[in-house]
Amino acid sequence: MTLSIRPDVNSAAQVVSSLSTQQLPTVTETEMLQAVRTLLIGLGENPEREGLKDTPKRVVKALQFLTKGYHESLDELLNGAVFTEDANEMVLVRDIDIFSSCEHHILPIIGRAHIAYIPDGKVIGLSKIARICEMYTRRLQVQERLTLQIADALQGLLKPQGVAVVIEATHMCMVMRGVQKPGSWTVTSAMRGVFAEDARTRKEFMNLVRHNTNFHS
Ligand SMILES: Nc1nc2c(ncn2[C@@H]2O[C@H](COP(=O)(O)OP(=O)(O)OP(=O)(O)O)[C@@H](O)[C@H]2O)c(=O)[nH]1
Ligand SMILES: [Zn+2]
Repeated sequence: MTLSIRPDVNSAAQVVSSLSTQQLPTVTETEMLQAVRTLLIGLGENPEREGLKDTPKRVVKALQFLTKGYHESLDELLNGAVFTEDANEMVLVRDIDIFSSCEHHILPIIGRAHIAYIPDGKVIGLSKIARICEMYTRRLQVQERLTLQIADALQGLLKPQGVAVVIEATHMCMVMRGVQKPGSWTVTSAMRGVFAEDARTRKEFMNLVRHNTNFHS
């Protein structure tokens, strides 16, 4: 598809942002490689030198891996692992390592997620909680949206009594560049059902996840 310049927009970026995801042009692997090559030249590098010759290929492959969540679906990753169970106490999977990429700079967001739910007749395979987390982290994200998406996915799949998600993460765009604050951690939470309504349940969850936020602890 060729992008046509319309009178109401004045940049290619605006043209693209005015299209829905379905309408976006298809980009070939060769075009992606070329884009990285152009970037290298723009940065003052020689893409032909030995160390950089395969870099466009490596960068494209790495970025495809880091955004593979776009091609995954809840249905597939779940593989039917939702079970009927007469359980109604909190299930918490804490300290799930997360590696996402911020959508503003495509730089890493590194941290941990703590995910809890209180079942209402249905439980989910524990590994699937981490897999849901993985699917949404492997996309270009803002931490707030990532947190909400995980909570909403679990809420939708299990219709539990409640879901709680806390993510604590450090953003490389705030560490390696920009404001350069290596010690900063961003904490986001999403509470659904009883976790939103009942302060005692929320407190119990928070007590269970409270720990030293040092990533290397
Ligand atoms: N709310 C939110 N902001 C984020 C996240 N990741 C990165 N950001 C912020 O996105 C903002 C983008 O701001 P801009 O001023 O457009 O970009 P910038 O000039 O690179 O900003 P600086 O990082 O301040 O240098 C920055 O404040 C980032 O810290 C995130 O997960 N959530
Ligand atoms: Zn960023």
